[in-house]
Amino acid sequence: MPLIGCIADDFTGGTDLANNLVKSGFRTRQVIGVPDSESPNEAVDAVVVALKSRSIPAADAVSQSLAALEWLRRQGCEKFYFKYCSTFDSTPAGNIGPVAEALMDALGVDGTLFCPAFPATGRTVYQGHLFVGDRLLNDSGMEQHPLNPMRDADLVRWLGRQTQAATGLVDHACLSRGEAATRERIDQLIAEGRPLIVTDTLDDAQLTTLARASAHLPLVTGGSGLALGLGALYQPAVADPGQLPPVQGSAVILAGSASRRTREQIEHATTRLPTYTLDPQRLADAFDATLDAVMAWAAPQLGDTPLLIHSDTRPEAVEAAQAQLGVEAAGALIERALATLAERLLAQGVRQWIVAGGETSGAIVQALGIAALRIGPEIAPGVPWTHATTAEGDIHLALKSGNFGAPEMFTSAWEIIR
Ligand SMILES: Nc1ncnc2c1ncn2[C@@H]1O[C@H](COP(=O)(O)OP(=O)(O)O)[C@@H](O)[C@H]1O
Ligand SMILES: O=C(O)[C@@H](O)C(=O)COP(=O)(O)O
Repeated sequence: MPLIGCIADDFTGGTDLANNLVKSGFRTRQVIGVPDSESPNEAVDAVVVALKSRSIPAADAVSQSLAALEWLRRQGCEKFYFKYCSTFDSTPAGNIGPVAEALMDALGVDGTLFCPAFPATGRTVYQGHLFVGDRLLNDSGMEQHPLNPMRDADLVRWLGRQTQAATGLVDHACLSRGEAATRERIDQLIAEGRPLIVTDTLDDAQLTTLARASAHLPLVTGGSGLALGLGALYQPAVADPGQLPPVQGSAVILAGSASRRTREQIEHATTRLPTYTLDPQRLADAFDATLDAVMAWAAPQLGDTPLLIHSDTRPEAVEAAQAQLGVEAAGALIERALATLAERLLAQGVRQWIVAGGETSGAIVQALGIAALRIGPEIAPGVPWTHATTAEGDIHLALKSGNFGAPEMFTSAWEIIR
């Protein structure tokens, strides 16, 4: 079995992928950013390098991803997996297409798959169109995403706008004919000069078909779902996430995600947990004073009952902040606010964390100075509890992708680690 090297374009995506790899039996190590040194000598089957490269300029995403690839090759990886969002978060400028093409060039491969599907969370692909539950992607709430509004569910067309090379599709009818027919179709598309192959997927069985049919490709790309198929392909020795080492300390939820599901989770938690809503306008006018006010509110309440601190992500609030500050600056301001609060809360003894949103998680994990994550028990498909070490001590941390988890997750997740 080859050692699998994975590059995730955000940190929630990294834990999502690591979680599915562990579920599939792979002993998995997740590192944050490209490490300065080589991996410790421990027996693993898969390594995930989590980057924050989803919403940065395409050229930077390419160079970070190539650096991750080189590091993974030095660790002995032979099969590679580029992980992006199951809702294909990107813009016409990238970064999914440019990064995939650069990885293909660096590996000298002539074709790869694009498989964002994750049926357990309702992400399926039919005739190249991405669905979230029963809605097309462009009608799922993702069309209002603050950084990468997804306004086209046709992935063949969307990916085609990001890349030089031609795109193709392995459709549902082909997949239903099984592994050999699917492999033949993949090879035929590559031979025809259509190396960027979007795949339909309706269920987990088709993820297995895809994993088997693409076993000969050194590089695959997708959401985390395909990792479930890789388990059936390689049948690794069983990895048991087991219980994480216990950690004592107070609990906080930090949410910068503007996703529809996170808004539902906030709504559910607001009536049950002490809650603070960050106003982007106030942050723009008086950043330090606003954070001081949040800390003055939080400090006396820290304890076993989690506190919820979240950005105001009602569509009208996002629109107003972006109109005042610009799209990138508004996002960066809120990320900086939550990251600074995380540092201050860590110093006050917070040791149990849920963070919602991929970009938000990137900012917070970097602020907490975390180098690696150990994957623990699953809260919901795509969301594991993890264990990490910071300069202040060990913590439990769940990085929650925007649209993952049940509406009551912010109040129910804690039972799993306590
Ligand atoms: N009110 C707001 N106005 C503008 N941007 C916001 C607002 N609230 C949050 N954001 C930004 O939106 C982005 C959300 O992305 P992310 O954290 O990946 O979560 P998700 O993808 O689930 O929405 C972050 O950059 C965050 O700082
Ligand atoms: O694949 C997924 O959906 C997630 O792993 C993911 O990347 C989600 O990103 P955010 O919604 O930005 O948290």
